[in-house]
Amino acid sequence: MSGDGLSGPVFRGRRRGLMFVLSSPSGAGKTTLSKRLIALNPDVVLSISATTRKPRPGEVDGQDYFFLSEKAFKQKIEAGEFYEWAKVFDHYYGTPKGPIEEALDEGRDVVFDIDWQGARVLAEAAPDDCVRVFILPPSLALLRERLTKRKQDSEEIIRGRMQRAKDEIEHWQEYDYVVLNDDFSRALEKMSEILHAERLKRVRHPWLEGFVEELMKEE
Ligand SMILES: Nc1nc2c(ncn2[C@@H]2O[C@H](COP(=O)(O)OP(=O)(O)O)[C@@H](O)[C@H]2O)c(=O)[nH]1
Ligand SMILES: Nc1ncnc2c1ncn2[C@@H]1O[C@H](COP(=O)(O)OP(=O)(O)O)[C@@H](O)[C@H]1O
Repeated sequence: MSGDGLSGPVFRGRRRGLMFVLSSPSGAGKTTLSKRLIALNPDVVLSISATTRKPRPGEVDGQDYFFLSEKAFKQKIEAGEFYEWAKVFDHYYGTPKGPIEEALDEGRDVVFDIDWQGARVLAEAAPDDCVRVFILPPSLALLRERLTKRKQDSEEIIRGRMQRAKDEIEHWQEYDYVVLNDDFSRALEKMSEILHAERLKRVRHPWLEGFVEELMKEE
């Protein structure tokens, strides 16, 4: 994609793709928000993680996750195929490298729906490219209600997710932005605002250096 907002009639330069990293306790709404954000911005790519957890009803392999056996997952760790990986809720989750490097090289933005451990690794590996957003639920009672209403997990699994919610929330200060997902449309609007403002940051427009150099030679 080219330099949105910073492009003009004189020069239109390419910008770097950004890594839009979303974390939240399970059930706060990051999957729904990231899917809607991408529907509104078709040039944005979603990073599809690999996992050893079982697919939920309606989840599609290669679309929601790459569902792998533990053996296959460990082979990919050994082969260095993940940007980062972590154990969450007793299952392995990892971010495959290939498609992301391709997208970023093309200047496309990538959305990651990963936990605080993965967010930390990505931010350390690519501090200039990473934008971290933490999504908070309005209350833990509403978080539980959302997990129950989603009708995807057993009571036991919901209990485990609620137990881990505070561990995830404890990391909220490591994030650049915090979005409270109370009213869904408002939260989505805030996510779009963050994305669009971040796209305009000077560091994402390396072409500006040459442009300003030329500009200064005028007259
Ligand atoms: N580190 C890391 N975490 C991931 C990855 N994919 C998913 N997760 C996290 O694993 C947790 C569980 O995901 P999931 O089982 O789909 O449940 P969800 O919380 O309802 O989305 C969530 O906190 C996700 O953000 C990944 O590739 N890396
Ligand atoms: N602002 C909101 N108000 C009410 N329900 C919501 C809101 N945002 C998401 N949900 C619902 O809560 C449930 C959990 O959302 P989901 O995106 O699966 O969360 P996560 O990916 O963080 O686990 C889903 O059924 C979703 O439709």
